[in-house]
Amino acid sequence: MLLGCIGDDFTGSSDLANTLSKQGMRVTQFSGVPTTGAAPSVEAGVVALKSRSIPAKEAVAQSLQALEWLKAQGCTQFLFKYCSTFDSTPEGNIGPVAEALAEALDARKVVVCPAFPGAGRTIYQGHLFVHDRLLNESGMEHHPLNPMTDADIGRWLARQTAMPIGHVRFPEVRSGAAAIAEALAHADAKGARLIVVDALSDADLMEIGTALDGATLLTGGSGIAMGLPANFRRQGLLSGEGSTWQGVEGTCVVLSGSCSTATRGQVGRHRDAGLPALEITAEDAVSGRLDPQAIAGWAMAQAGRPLVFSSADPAQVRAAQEAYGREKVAAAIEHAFADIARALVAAGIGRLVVAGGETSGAVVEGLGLTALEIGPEIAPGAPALRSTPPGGRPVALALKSGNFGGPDFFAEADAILRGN
Ligand SMILES: Nc1ncnc2c1ncn2[C@@H]1O[C@H](COP(=O)(O)OP(=O)(O)O)[C@@H](O)[C@H]1O
Ligand SMILES: O=C(O)[C@@H](O)C(=O)COP(=O)(O)O
Repeated sequence: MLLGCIGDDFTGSSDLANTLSKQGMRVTQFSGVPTTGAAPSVEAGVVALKSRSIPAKEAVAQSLQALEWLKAQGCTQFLFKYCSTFDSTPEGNIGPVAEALAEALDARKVVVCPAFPGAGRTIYQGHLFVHDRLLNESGMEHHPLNPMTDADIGRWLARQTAMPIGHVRFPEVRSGAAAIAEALAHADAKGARLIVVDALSDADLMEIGTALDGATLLTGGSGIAMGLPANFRRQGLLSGEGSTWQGVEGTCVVLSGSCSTATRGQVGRHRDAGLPALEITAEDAVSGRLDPQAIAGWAMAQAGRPLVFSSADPAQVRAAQEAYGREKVAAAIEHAFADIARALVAAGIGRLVVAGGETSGAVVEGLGLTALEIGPEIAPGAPALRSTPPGGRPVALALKSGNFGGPDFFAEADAILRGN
């Protein structure tokens, strides 16, 4: 294994795996830190953690454990993947994890670059934009777990870590790899350890990638990985073999625990089309009144592509959090989706589309999936996946980040997961 990646959630990890796979690396996504070694054919390994919204100390411990495993697989370069909307709270976990990895690897000039231009996330003057809005006006200020109320990445990061923070500005980035390398060295000489780097386009990210050839540690969204496979290819280290992913026939069910704007649009499109849909309310989940077996039974009996969703608008989410507490509602709903997914797999489901990063993490962990094979791209940042639950049949999956995908994502995912 050449490149060792640590993802702070499951959809984000599949987004990264997709980027690396599209750039020609053989990638496997692991759920949690594996207990055995990786296959020798794996060129990039993505260890998907569910560490985005847990206490910072635990996120650091899990990330360091993942780092040790990746080091043992022979990796020479390490990437910490977080959300392109920099999802975190003033306590963490991006700063504490980046700091701990930098210390463990004795890494300097650690780039911080959540840009993902393909999904509208760009960084200019150190500020993160989602399309034409600053992050804190993009809808992310209403996120159920990590409301993003500041678009200044360096300032947000400085709340999370005492490690000195620097900035490489857009004019240097646009001047290309050599200028970027020089600007990073300059920031390093001034004592910066974590360095926010502006980026507006994929071309910028390719140049940043070239500048990072040989860098021990980098951090960012999936975009920061775009230029890395070319570095390994130049050194003759890639096999050039493609993916062997295959689709799966059978029933397709969509589970949506994401309350993000794009997902709510997808849920709306599904319902407007008159397709079967069943809502789980926060109250149902917290009260323990839900019957996962019955919900799975309902889904299996539907024609079409049934949807089970808890996706709700910001006012409903706020009301539920005020009534029961943020963590309690989130845990109850995630738990419910994991139980429903288990019942669906036991009933012989073929394809599962999951919307929401935390929700996807809960489902993948609930199903006991340890390694996911990366298939074709469904939408930017969302690849088809395939895995076999312990003792079960193969399942094709899509793990969709809340804000990814167009309005018809559920239908598009269903078709691609079938192998069409
Ligand atoms: N109706 C709801 N009320 C409150 N919280 C909810 C509701 N539905 C889902 N949640 C919680 O909101 C969080 C959404 O996060 P996530 O699944 O990562 O979605 P996204 O990818 O959009 O961020 C989850 O923890 C989920 O359990
Ligand atoms: O970088 C991104 O935007 C995604 O890869 C990602 O991490 C999404 O997280 P969720 O929105 O919580 O699914």
